Amino acid sequence: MKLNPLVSQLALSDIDNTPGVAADVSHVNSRAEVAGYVGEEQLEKALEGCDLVIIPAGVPRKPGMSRDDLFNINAGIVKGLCSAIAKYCPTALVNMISNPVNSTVPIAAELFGVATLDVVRAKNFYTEKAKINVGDVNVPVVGGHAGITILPLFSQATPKANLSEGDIKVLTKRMQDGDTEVVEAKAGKGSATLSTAYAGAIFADACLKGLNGVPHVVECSFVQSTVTELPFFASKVRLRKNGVGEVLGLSSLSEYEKNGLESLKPELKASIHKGINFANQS
Ligand SMILES: NC(=O)C1=CN([C@@H]2O[C@H](COP(=O)(O)OP(=O)(O)OC[C@H]3O[C@@H](n4cnc5c(N)ncnc54)[C@H](O)[C@@H]3O)[C@@H](O)[C@H]2O)C=CC1
Ligand SMILES: O=C([O-])CC(=O)C(=O)O
Repeated sequence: MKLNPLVSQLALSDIDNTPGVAADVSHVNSRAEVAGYVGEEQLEKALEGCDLVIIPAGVPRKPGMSRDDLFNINAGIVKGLCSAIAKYCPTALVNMISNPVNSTVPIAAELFGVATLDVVRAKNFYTEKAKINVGDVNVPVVGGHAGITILPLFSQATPKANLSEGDIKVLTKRMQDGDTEVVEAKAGKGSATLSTAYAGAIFADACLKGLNGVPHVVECSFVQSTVTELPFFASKVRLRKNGVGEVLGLSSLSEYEKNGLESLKPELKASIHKGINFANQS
């Protein structure tokens, strides 16, 4: 199995210095050949024979920017890399980290948008509030990966905690703004890196398990979808040997979540079409 992330050196060096995360990464690395991206002429060598490609290439946000502001630069980078993947390892699974995920995934369609960081944040905020052990917690996060398109389904969180409607509204807002909290705290030095690397490793590991035939591997991801009327949507996805085995539905939503779902659709639709239009016109 060859895993060949086009990895940002920053993310990797951050991980190496963080004992809590190092375990996850060495787990991935033990089955992986990791190559930094060094230029167009190296792509063939880097990609040939890959089963899984992780794309974190591109610019991150600075304070005052939205993820969508990254589109003009990152869309071209992502499109070039996806064309190379189609050429050199057309059957590889592709994990798209580069933002805006809501638009970069639709550029090439059959990708996994990595929205695991939203799940990591939801688990942490829920754990803090409910005072339970994070290891046991699961919270599905659906929709997309930007602002109000991020919809945590706290009504489906396990184990169940007795959170008030007020608590859930506060946690949901914190989830939707968690990214900007980090961008502002880093004051011009980029966006979340450590937690992204952690989330990226969790998702890559799940893909590898799926590729290796491990049953019942389920993670949330932003993928091509028929769960709603939108052509792309983040929801639980069952990972199998060929990638997406099954895109799972939303189950029952609370009234608050139903409203959140309807509110996110116009923004998500516009982001998706931005990616599709870019792919079609250039
Ligand atoms: N999906 C998610 O949950 C998250 C996504 N991100 C996104 O990940 C991306 C990377 O963020 P950071 O690692 O913090 O940025 P960074 O600036 O630290 O690293 C970006 C890397 O991309 C490489 N790169 C730049 N242009 C390239 C090109 N044309 N081809 C190939 N590689 C190229 C650079 O050499 C650098 O190694 C950003 O778009 C950011 O918004 C960041 C956090 C979370
Ligand atoms: O917000 C950003 O620019 C980076 C990101 O995707 C996140 O932290 O969830």
